[in-house]
Formats: sequence, C-alpha cells, structure tokens
Amino acid sequence: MKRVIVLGSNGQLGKTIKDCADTETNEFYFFSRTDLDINDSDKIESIFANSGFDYCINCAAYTNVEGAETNIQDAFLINAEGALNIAEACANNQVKLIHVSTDYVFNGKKQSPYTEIDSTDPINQYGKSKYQGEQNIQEKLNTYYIIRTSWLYSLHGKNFLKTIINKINDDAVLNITTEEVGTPTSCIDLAKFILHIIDDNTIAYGIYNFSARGYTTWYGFAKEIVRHYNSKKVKNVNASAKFKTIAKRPSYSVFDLNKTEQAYQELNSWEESVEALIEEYKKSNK
Ligand SMILES: NC(=O)C1=CN([C@@H]2O[C@H](COP(=O)(O)OP(=O)(O)OC[C@H]3O[C@@H](n4cnc5c(N)ncnc54)[C@H](OP(=O)(O)O)[C@@H]3O)[C@@H](O)[C@H]2O)C=CC1
Ligand SMILES: Cc1cn([C@H]2C[C@H](O)[C@@H](COP(=O)(O)OP(=O)(O)O[C@H]3O[C@@H](C)C(=O)[C@@H](O)[C@H]3O)O2)c(=O)[nH]c1=O
Repeated sequence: MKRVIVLGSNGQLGKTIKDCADTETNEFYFFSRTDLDINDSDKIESIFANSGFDYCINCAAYTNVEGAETNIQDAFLINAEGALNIAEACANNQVKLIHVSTDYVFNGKKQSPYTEIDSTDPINQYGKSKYQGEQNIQEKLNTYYIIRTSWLYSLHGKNFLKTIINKINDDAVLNITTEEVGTPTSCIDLAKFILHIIDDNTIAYGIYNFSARGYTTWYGFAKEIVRHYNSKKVKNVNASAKFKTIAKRPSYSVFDLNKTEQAYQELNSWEESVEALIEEYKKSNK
C-alpha cells in the first residue's frame, strides 16, 4: 500500500482521479484548494512532514488561459511558485511528485509531433507560467514525473466538451476554429496513466507526453462531440478560420507518444475516448 496525496482535488482531473482510484490498493488523501492552498508553503510542509506519503499528485493549477493574459501574477503564483512549494516539500520529505503540465509550453511552429526533448517556447502567459513551474520542479527535485497533456475533458468542471454540449442544448450555432491542431484527452485516460505510474513503481523519472492517439482541430473535436451527443445538430457546427481570443494558442501541439508507450500500452484513440465519455454523459443526464 502506497500513501498518495492528491492536490487540487476539486478540479476536473482531481475529481476524475478520485473516481478512478482503487482505495484497496493504495491510501489516497485528497486535498482541495480549501483544504490546502499550494501557495501556503508552511502548511504544505506541516502536512508533508512525517506523513509517510510516497507520492504527491499535483492537479492544482491556474487553468484560465484567457484570464492569465491579464492576471499574470496569479497564474505565476499558482503555476510556478505553487509548483516550487510542492517540489520543496517533496524533496524535504522523500515524496515522489507526479505533476501535470501542458502542450501550451510549445510555440506550435513544429510540423511533426513534439517529443519530450523538443525546445519549449510558450506563447501565452498560462504556458509561460506552467513552463516556469516545470523548471522550478526540476531544480528542486530528482524524483519527479512531469506529465505534459493536452485538451483535457471530463464530466466534471468546465471544459470544451461541456461547453459544446451546453451550447448544443441551447440550440446555438457554433463557429469553431480550424486553426489549432492537437489531441483531445479524456481525464479518465490520464488518471489511469497516473495511477499506473504509482502501481508500476519501475517507470523512470522525467518528462512524459500524454494524450490520446491521433489528432484533430477544435472544430473536428466539436463535430465528434455533437455527432455522438445529438447527430441531428452536427449541422449547427461550422468551421471557422478565426475565433477571436485574448491569448495566442499554439497552432500545432500534437505529441510524440513513443516514450510514454514504452511505459504504458493502454492508449486509446481520441475518437474512442470521446465516444465513451459522451455515453457516460448521456447516462448521467437521463
Ligand atoms: N484543462 C486542460 O485542458 C488541461 C489542463 N492541463 C493541466 O492539468 C492539470 C489539471 O487541470 P484541470 O483539472 O483541467 O484544472 P481545473 O481548473 O479543473 O482544476 C484546477 C484545480 O486547482 C485548484 N487550485 C487553483 N489554485 C490553487 C491553489 N493555490 N491551491 C490549491 N488548489 C488550487 C482549483 O481550485 P478552484 O477551482 O477553487 O480555484 C481547481 O480545483 C493542471 O496542471 C493543468 O495545467 C494540461 C493540459 C490541458
Ligand atoms: C468555445 C469556443 C472556442 N473556440 C476556440 C477558442 C480556442 O482557440 C479553442 C479552445 O478553446 P478553449 O478556450 O475552450 O480551450 P483552452 O482554454 O485554450 O484549452 C486549453 O486549456 C489549457 C488549460 C491547456 O492546458 C490546453 O491543453 C488546452 O486544453 O477553441 C472556438 O473556436 N469556438 C468556440 O465556440
């Protein structure tokens, strides 16, 4: 039995890990922002000291990409300094850290899948703050897994899939950008990979890319969501060259998954995982 602390447990990934965690195999301690603010370094240290935690999963983050352009300080406070505080507590107390990062650390100019060793060059404040968080962890700790993932969705919280379903329920006509290529990733798939790292115990520390297989545009993702949710409404989804946003986003952020596939052979295609989640959505909204 390993003792695992999960931070940011009220977010979509944190809640999904709670759904997927096998509490008979390991002991899980879930901390939401109200239970433990990752900017309160004294409290983190006091919770970690003599806790006997083997792993810390950090799901806490500032994830509002648009908001980060104006709330730069908040984004860095949480994504960079918060990550540093956690890394320090992990280093002081021999805890292995599983930290989640993003495809937005890349500038999107590459035209083939990004590997873990490709150069980073974030083009928005959220990406910059997440990249600083990665660096802070690497400076303080050796026993880390930094998992870069992309375009997360789930039944919990706020995400693109739920935004699209809500708009379709309101019979809205959608204009969705074709200008960004990446891979939608189900929080369930990511949660299973994170839990596999803990159970396997032999996977080398370092950076790992994690997404579903394949790639699409946000327009392709929206169409696939609507096709499974209510196929009659697919005609409401229009391709749009531009969608006005405050933050720039990488035009291409597909991952090379070779390194991850050496450690984990359970990757689904993005289409399979979208279909499975829409089925879950329909069941839970009957
Ligand atoms: N969402 C996505 O598409 C992607 C996310 N990621 C990364 O995955 C991870 C999980 O993201 P996701 O679950 O989607 O994010 P969410 O925004 O759903 O959850 C983040 C959680 O962190 C909490 N939080 C914020 N600030 C603090 C703090 N100072 N102390 C403790 N908790 C805090 C939030 O609490 P509250 O709500 O109360 O503010 C929220 O519950 C993040 O690291 C994110 O950067 C990577 C790629 C894609
Ligand atoms: C809602 C909507 C969005 N869009 C565009 C805007 C943007 O370019 C793209 C994605 O929209 P969102 O703002 O929902 O997604 P965004 O917040 O950019 O999602 C990102 O979140 C962070 C946390 C990550 O780490 C990334 O991997 C990625 O998932 O789709 C449309 O074209 N039409 C629409 O109706």
